Amino acid sequence: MAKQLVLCAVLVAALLCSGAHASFGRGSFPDGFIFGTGSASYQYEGAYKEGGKGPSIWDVFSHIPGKVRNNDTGDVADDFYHRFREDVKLLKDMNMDAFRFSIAWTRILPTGSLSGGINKEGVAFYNNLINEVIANGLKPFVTIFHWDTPQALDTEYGSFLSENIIKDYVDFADVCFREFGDRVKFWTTFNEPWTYASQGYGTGAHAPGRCSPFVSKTCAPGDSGREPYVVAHHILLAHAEAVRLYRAKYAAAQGGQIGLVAVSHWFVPNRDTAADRRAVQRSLDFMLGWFLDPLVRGEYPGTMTAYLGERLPRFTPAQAALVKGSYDFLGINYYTSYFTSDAPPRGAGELTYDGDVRANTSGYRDGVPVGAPEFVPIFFNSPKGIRELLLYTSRRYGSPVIYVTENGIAEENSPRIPLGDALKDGHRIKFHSQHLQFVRHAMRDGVNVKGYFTWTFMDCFEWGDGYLDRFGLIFIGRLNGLKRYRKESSYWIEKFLRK
Ligand SMILES: N=C(Cc1ccccc1)N[C@@H]1O[C@H](CO[C@@H]2OC[C@@H](O)[C@H](O)[C@H]2O)[C@@H](O)[C@H](O)[C@H]1O
Repeated sequence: MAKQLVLCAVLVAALLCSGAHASFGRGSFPDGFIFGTGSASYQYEGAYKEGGKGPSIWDVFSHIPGKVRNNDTGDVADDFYHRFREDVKLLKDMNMDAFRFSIAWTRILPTGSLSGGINKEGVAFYNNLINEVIANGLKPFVTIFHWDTPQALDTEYGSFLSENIIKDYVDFADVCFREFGDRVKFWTTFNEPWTYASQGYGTGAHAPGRCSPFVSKTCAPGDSGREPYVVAHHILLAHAEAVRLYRAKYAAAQGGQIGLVAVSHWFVPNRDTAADRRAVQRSLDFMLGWFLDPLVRGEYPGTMTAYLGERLPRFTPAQAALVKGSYDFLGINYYTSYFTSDAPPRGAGELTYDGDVRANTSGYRDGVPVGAPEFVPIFFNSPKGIRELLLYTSRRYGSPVIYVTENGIAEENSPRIPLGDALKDGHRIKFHSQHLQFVRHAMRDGVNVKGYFTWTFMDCFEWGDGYLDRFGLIFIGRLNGLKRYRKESSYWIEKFLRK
């Protein structure tokens, strides 16, 4: 009898942990909690030269041989530009509350500047998309900038390396607020400035592909120890000026909210030593605090200012006052956790953003992974990490309203995998269910989470990985006309979200 009771308890526990139990669903979250899924212009739209659109740095970068796996590009991507009506219907079928998408700067301002003219076809495309989203009962959740910087601005003055970008970005945001703000009530200014600055100017793995010559000979010559900080500083100033504009000119009439999307991993000390705990704090400061400390406190983290000296730009008192409080909510993107250990500083001649953190990260400790290894080799499936990150963010930054704006897992895109097998994504069902359970746990701990967006809606262009990774709830048949197929997870989430 006792054995049977134990067995029963174990089975119930396993079921609850798997998240597969029927009772866990929308009703497990407060009324009004927003469930959605996300996308981004360069990764989805295609039509890279259509509708009056000007070139972005990703249009140029992806065409440089060797920059993207398989030399894939976003020229066509998922052809969302032409198929968005069909695609929005899929969102409705999945019972989604919201759809997160970004606006291609060069569809609106083809030369990047207002002086180059507003492209009416681009405005019309996003008006049609927003209207289709709303007509299908969903909320548009709009990212103004998701890495596709106008090439013309990069050519003219180095784009985000110059403070000139602030005016051009704010002019772009002004057009967006004016043209779309009557229907868009959730705005985020920038997606993951950490990724844009560190990968675009530190490692050079992302557009515009700049780095120090000692980092890589294939980068555009830059300075991995200085340029990431200059770019991030200009992003923060552009963000704050756009928020000031929105609040002064639009918020009262339109009633929307505005924030910024930050990405962070969760970091666990490799050894329980003061040195490794300090390395964890530096890792969080250099990845998340780089942006949230200025937004919440009006200054960069002390671990950054103390170490970087004149390499880190400083806010004037007026700029600090402008940046501080420049958000109504925070978007948090989470993918993975790492074990983290102390590392010595790099020599004077080999300074990089990555080296400045003085931390070694690994998915393994003594051969044991921090979470189940995923198809994407740099990601480890650690659902408890999302709760830890949300608790940390809430406690350090004064219990802000948080939306989990990206969270997801990928499988391989390969012609060797039969379509039927490719649609069986039980790993994605388990991933999202378990992460949602830990989001709910964080909420019960007092974290003010108001929504959760899966990454991603449909398999899409995955930056340096090209089309190798499939993160979508919807499968894209890249070998048969980009046909859309619902994966099992799309049926799971439809049921999970049923009211
Ligand atoms: N990928 C990131 C941030 C990042 C970048 C490099 C290394 C680690 C983490 N952020 C979000 O992840 C999503 C998944 O990103 C993939 O992550 C694994 C990489 O190997 C792959 O190249 C990237 O596209 C992107 O599609 C979104 O546009 C972006 O907002």
